[in-house]
Amino acid sequence: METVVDASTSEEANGSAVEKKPTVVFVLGGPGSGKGTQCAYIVEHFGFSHFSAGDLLRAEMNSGSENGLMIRSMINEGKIVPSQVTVNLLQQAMEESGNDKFLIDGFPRNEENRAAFEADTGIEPAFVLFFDCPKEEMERRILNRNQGREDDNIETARKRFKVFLESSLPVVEYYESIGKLQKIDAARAIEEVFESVKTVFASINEKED
Ligand SMILES: Nc1ncnc2c1ncn2[C@@H]1O[C@H](COP(=O)(O)OP(=O)(O)O)[C@@H](O)[C@H]1O
Ligand SMILES: O=c1ccn([C@@H]2O[C@H](COP(=O)(O)OP(=O)(O)O)[C@@H](O)[C@H]2O)c(=O)[nH]1
Ligand SMILES: [Mg+2]
Repeated sequence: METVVDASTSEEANGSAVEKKPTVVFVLGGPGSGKGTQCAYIVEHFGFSHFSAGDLLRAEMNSGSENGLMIRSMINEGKIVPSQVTVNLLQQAMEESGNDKFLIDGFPRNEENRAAFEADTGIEPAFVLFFDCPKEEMERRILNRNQGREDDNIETARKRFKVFLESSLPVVEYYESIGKLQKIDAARAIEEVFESVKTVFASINEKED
């Protein structure tokens, strides 16, 4: 018994039991800027697993969990759900995926989200994609989205834009200040936006090779 314990301890001490941290790319941008649309293309071309924080929260809300009602009221007011709830859902999704390359879409939405993810997972993003889009265009896209989302109405959309400007843009600016931001003009056709996205991922792959 003792020898088994000793063996595992020495394995950790010489580093062989230490796992490599996964690669995480945060995908940010205002509501309707095209995050989900572009992530689907990135998955096809670059082998990432895609987790939309909003989709995970909506699934949790519909699962009948004890947080369901709280999540629904936050989403319908365009407010940001407490970090611990979202970080737990993201961590669980990453663990269950079996992958080690993740696109995390629509998160972190504020400084508290950012700090909580880093503290709980120990992961910092490799880089951050930011889809830059004028408000009028985002509004048009949201009102035409037709996915039956309760928050895709003009009143909630305006609240979401306000939260984006006040709470999420500072996170974008933080990543810009540390040189991790990849800003993309999202006010173009889907295929044109993806051409720019591809360039970013291709240049990162080259650096890793
Ligand atoms: N470049 C684009 N041009 C026009 N419509 C777009 C573009 N990208 C996405 N859309 C559409 O706009 C809506 C919002 O896109 P989505 O990817 O869900 O954005 P987000 O996840 O940032 O809210 C969807 O109906 C989508 O089909
Ligand atoms: O990390 C997150 C992501 C989403 N949301 C909530 O979920 C809503 C919808 O987010 P989603 O990313 O799906 O919207 P999108 O930006 O794609 O329109 C937001 O307005 C917030 O209320 C949140 O609280 N924390
Ligand atoms: Mg989305």
